[in-house]
Amino acid sequence: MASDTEDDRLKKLAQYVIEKGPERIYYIPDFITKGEEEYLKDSVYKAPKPRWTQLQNRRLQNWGGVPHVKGMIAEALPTWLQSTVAKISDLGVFGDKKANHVLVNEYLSGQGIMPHLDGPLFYPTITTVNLGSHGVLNFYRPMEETSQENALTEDWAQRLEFSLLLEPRSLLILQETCYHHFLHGIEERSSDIITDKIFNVDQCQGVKFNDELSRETRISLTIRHVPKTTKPILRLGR
Ligand SMILES: O=C(O)CCC(=O)C(=O)O
Ligand SMILES: [Fe+2]
Repeated sequence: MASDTEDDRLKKLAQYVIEKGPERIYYIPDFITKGEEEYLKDSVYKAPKPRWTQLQNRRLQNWGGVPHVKGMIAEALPTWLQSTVAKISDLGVFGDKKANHVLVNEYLSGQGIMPHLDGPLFYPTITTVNLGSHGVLNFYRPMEETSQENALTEDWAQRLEFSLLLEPRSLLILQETCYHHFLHGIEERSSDIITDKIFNVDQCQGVKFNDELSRETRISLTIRHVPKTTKPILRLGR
């Protein structure tokens, strides 16, 4: 709740820490209801077509403005995102700030995202709401920790440190080492096998080792805070 002190908020979150992983991972199953999930999915697909950007292996919608080194020209988030975003901000995971940016990613079965870091334009907390299908997020060691030989071949499998299973309606929160150090990505596969590399299996419903989960269309909402914002410059009289 918004009136909680920072201490209260951290205590509430503490029950969701994934202790097995590096600092700092919180995984909250069923963060939203099935009704909220349907509403968010419907709203994503109701957005005007030009809102979509088609990439090679996924498509996305950007809400809140375009993050930029010189500052993001902030735009109000659409109404349909506001209560979910407020619920996440109220967890206190952006310090005393609120999330002001949402990236919607749609992955068809077989699609994914290359390993990457989210970089310096965001407050170093990533929160992700999962809709529609499970996903498996992989975490990779950065280049300098791998041998020269591996670095040259860019062998992602060699650099895999651990993974997380993201169930529909769950919320994932990444901070600290998981924000700054390990790269994250999603493999382009149409199914995932539950192995001991998945560190949050105990927190997931009805899955056991060696299960194979087939992927359907997954939508993720990556909800973050962009600290640097600017107002649009009005050029009057031109
Ligand atoms: O879809 C996801 O869970 C990951 C998205 C992501 O890493 C990003 O948008 O930066
Ligand atoms: Fe990312």
